[in-house]
Amino acid sequence: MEQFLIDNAERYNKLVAAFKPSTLDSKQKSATEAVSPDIVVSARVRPMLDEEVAQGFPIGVHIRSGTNVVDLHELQQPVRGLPRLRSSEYRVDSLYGPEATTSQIYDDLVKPLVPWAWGGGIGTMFAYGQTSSGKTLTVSGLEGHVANTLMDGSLEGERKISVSIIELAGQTAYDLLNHRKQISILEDSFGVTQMAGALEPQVTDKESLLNYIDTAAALRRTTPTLRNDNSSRSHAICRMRFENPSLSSAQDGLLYLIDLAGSEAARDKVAHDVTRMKEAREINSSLSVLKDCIRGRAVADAEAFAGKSSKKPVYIPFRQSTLTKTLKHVFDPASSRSCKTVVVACVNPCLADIGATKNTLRYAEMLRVAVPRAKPAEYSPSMPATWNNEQLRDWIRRNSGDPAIAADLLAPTETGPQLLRLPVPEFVKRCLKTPGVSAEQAQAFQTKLWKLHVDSQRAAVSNKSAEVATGSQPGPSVSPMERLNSSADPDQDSDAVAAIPFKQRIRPGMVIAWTPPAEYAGFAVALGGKAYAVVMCPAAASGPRARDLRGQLVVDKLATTTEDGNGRDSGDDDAYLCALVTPSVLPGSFAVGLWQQVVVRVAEMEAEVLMEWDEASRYYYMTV
Ligand SMILES: Nc1ncnc2c1ncn2[C@@H]1O[C@H](COP(=O)(O)OP(=O)(O)OP(=O)(O)O)[C@@H](O)[C@H]1O
Repeated sequence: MEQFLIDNAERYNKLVAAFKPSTLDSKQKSATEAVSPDIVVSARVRPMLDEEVAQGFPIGVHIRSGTNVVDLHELQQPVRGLPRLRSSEYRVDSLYGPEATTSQIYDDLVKPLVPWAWGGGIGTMFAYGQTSSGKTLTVSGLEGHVANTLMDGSLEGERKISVSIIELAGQTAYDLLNHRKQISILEDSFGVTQMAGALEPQVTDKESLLNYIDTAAALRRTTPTLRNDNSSRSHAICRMRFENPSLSSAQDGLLYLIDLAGSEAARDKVAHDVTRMKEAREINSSLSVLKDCIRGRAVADAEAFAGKSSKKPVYIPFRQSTLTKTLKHVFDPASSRSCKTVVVACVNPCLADIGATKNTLRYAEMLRVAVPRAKPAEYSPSMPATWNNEQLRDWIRRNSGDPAIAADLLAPTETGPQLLRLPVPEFVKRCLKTPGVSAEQAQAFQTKLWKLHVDSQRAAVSNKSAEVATGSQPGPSVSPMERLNSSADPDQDSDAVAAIPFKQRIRPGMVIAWTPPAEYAGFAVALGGKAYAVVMCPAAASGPRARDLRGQLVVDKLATTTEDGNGRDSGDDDAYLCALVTPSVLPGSFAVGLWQQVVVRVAEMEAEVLMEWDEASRYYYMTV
């Protein structure tokens, strides 16, 4: 076959030069539909290698200039007559030819993922393609650019950066930062996937980050194939984790750069022994599950984006391969993490490999998911998923507490669905731009928006949305029972109460923010230096047997309080027995530790914090 291609190269090139693409066909029409905004599928066609040119193979992959369409031309030998051209076309979201640089691809596709992950989202880049198509070259170049951006001081705020790099070969995982030590991919009791046993060093400068990346690349398992002497026969996952120290209740941002194992070119298979054939089968099967997962998540996101709530949840088979199990929170729609994904399909342009190239581009096309052409959802004041930018801003102005959060700063252009997808740290960061807004208020407001969204989705499922949608105010008015689910002052509606400083109206059930003194620092989980506690009773009323969580008698503590001579307005009246309120499993949720009691002096109290009980999740959430 290869000889046939070389012998007919001249005729092939003439036929390609005479090729005229058909005018607007069905594929082009479908391409005019909006595709999922959170996944970009691109293709990079590498140059012909010297040996491919030297052997006389023609180029089989042709980019249609000024479009994102690529034409593949195969040469076929009919039973009678001269060889004929068989052409097929593929469309992606962005296309890079042999002259494109990795730096250009980085700027267009991967650079936007960095601030996204830095802000608390999940950014993932996959390089996919057949053996020797340029995946490793692309990913290693992109890793270098990411290291630059992370360390050049252009990203706002402080983050602790940790890196882990692992390799997946078949069902087995190895730590590339620890001499290929075998590790386990496990789901913990909260359903979170852990790379158990993998090292995750913290990095503070570009050089050490690049050193880790180089160490891992050198350890990557390599076995020669006919196509590429350094062919990678495993998936390599580089994960960078960004922890925001000033918002420790928020989930960490994650950036994944994934160099997938090469999907085998058919003509290599002749040289395979049984082990290599098994390896190739495993790789192809994990790539197939990966495709189903990427597509599944894109379908789920596209439906959510279009304001469609599907009755049948999209099935995403992430447990079917170690690769997708490792990336569970990228695919699991139940994880509620905001994800952006970029796929770079790497393409070998040589006519001899056109069969595998066709598979690569077909795979890429299948990852493109059109947003369903649903009628624009009808506006409902109780359904954030139906709000346009103006309606969203209006809601922010009326519901964000005191001081009101500046809608222009929080949602300059976003619609309701877009703001819902914003990672929590980014949401909070935008809120804090309004003078006088505290981190608690911002966090509570984010929770309020999400709670409204979740409630509206539940109501939609049980066909109750129509009743709610008729009012002009967001949601029904608060019933006396609902009022009991909130820690707010029972007289909260009276203007007189709002005017009284919280320290002068302390009562059992009030939740306060306080900076724990050294003696409690080990027990109270402080968020940005502050902890929360719910007031139970004046410490003096707790009786002679009450002890705090350190085992100290409260009466003894009160005696020390009065004697401290710190110039505070000390005395029995200014200390309260409180129970700790600590962050819990679900993002933004809190639990009350009734047995974790602390004595909090009024002088240490900083603010009243409003909390609400959510029956469905059985946790408390901050509110405004
Ligand atoms: N854009 C490019 N420009 C120049 N050379 C390239 C380009 N992309 C790839 N190459 C060359 O092609 C060869 C194969 O590239 P690479 O090792 O990155 O492929 P791969 O897809 O990772 O292969 P495998 O899956 O077998 O590991 C290398 O010699 C590389 O230098």
